[in-house]
Amino acid sequence: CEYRNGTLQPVQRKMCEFKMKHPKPIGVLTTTAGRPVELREIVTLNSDLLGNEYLLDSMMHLTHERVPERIVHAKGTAAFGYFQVTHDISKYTKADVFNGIGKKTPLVARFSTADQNLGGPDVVRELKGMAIKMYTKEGNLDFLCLQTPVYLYTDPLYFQTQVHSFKRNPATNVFDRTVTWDFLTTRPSGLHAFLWTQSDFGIPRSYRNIDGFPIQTYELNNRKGERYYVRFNFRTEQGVRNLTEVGVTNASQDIDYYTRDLYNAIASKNYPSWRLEMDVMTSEGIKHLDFNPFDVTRLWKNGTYHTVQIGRLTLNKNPDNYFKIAELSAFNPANLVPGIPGPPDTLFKGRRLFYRDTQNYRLGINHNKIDVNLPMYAKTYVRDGVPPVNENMRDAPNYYPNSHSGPEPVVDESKPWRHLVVFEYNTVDLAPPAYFYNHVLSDEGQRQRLAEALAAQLATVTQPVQRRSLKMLTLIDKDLGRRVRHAVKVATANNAKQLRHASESE
Ligand code: HEM
Repeated sequence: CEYRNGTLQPVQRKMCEFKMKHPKPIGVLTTTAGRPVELREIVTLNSDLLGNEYLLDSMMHLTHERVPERIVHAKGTAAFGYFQVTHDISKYTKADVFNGIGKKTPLVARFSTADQNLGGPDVVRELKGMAIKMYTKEGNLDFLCLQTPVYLYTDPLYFQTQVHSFKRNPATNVFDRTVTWDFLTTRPSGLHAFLWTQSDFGIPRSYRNIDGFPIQTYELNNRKGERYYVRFNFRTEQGVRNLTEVGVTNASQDIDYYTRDLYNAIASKNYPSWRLEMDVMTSEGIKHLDFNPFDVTRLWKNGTYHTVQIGRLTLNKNPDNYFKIAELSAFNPANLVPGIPGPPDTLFKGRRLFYRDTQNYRLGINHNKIDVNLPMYAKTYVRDGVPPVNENMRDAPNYYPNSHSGPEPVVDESKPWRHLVVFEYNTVDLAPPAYFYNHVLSDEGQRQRLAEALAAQLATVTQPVQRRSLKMLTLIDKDLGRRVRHAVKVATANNAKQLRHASESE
């Protein structure tokens, strides 16, 4: 194999590596039922096709190779690693995974773009996902993070509309920004998160260079039954870095830019890592705020919380099979552990329902029995269904309660008996996006690039939607409105010039 000359990236060496590990063929070729394949079966010309078991077996498997792609976050890549506790947070949560300095927990992570289909390009200005599944002693703990610390709306019903309006137009199968902006301006709570994605933060240098935010406010319980409310943040130790204009042009030549980067980094032992911290409020503290701390469309105000370090996440192993790990993984924010009952708001209640539902459709009712999703320990009364069923609990009782030694529930006396009920509202506050524009974006270059990115979209939408969008951006901030209005004029003139060129050259 030739790669030793140093010209191939790790991601390009896989076939050589296999050959080096196995200089001779790894065994006899068989059908899926295990029968050896005879040499004459590998050619079908001038033969009895239907009598060729190898042809039927391999072709009929190919035509069934795909499971449905994810409705969102379809294009992604995965890696294994571990989480290690660095600080004692037993004051806040009794969760075993976060207690005991030095404790290591294995995990799988999946990074994704949000709106692209399977096989779509990595370098697109949009949300990026960073989903983490920790295999803890108390069950799987999944964190589904985005690179933005805010989300688009608080009502789970809007998810259906948002997904449709951000993805392809059903008539043309082309992304249609009239639809996106029509939704954004009629449900403007989404504008804050949208500004994040249309700014430099929307095109990171790599998946290694993003922070990961589960965004939602989680309840935590300690051993005394006390409640705390926290926002978790995975902070990249590679630094938050975004692509410059030249970087974008170069990177977008490679459809798998982020996927390749992550694979190459891990294969070269340049292991990426993230610090996990949490912003904390007490159950008393949240009563005295002048904003809703469960509202995912806004950041917590400075001075209302304190930040606590938890540990460090490191990714140190590439999967040896993409489909088995990245495609078959099922991350669900409802996968929580004792001591982390999770977010109490309506958005989370919706998420509890719909991840499970889509994964039942995508992977089947036994998706938690697929290797990558298998918890360290599970004993249940559920049985059967579309495979895998694994041991299917063998001869254990399949009904509960029973007097025949089936698994029993635990008693947790420290579980709080009080529940917080979050009353929510539909009003929209434009102060958070204004704060983003004026304070999170730290220089004029960033503000101008945001304006140009928004204008590139708005130059392609219908006039009424464009007018409403410019009005809304001006309401957020006059300077933002002015800049985008000007950039739309420039972009529209450029688009018209290009159209003229195209028709002249026909
Ligand atoms: C704070 C808000 C949210 C965050 C941080 C978030 C994050 C994510 C991430 C990272 C993924 C990709 C998971 C993977 O790699 O497999 C994902 C997928 C998905 N999300 Fe969300 N999401 C949010 C809100 C919602 C809401 C409100 C809904 C619906 C009510 C929803 C439904 C879905 C669905 C259906 C998938 C596809 C899951 C699959 O096919 O396995 N998400 N989300």
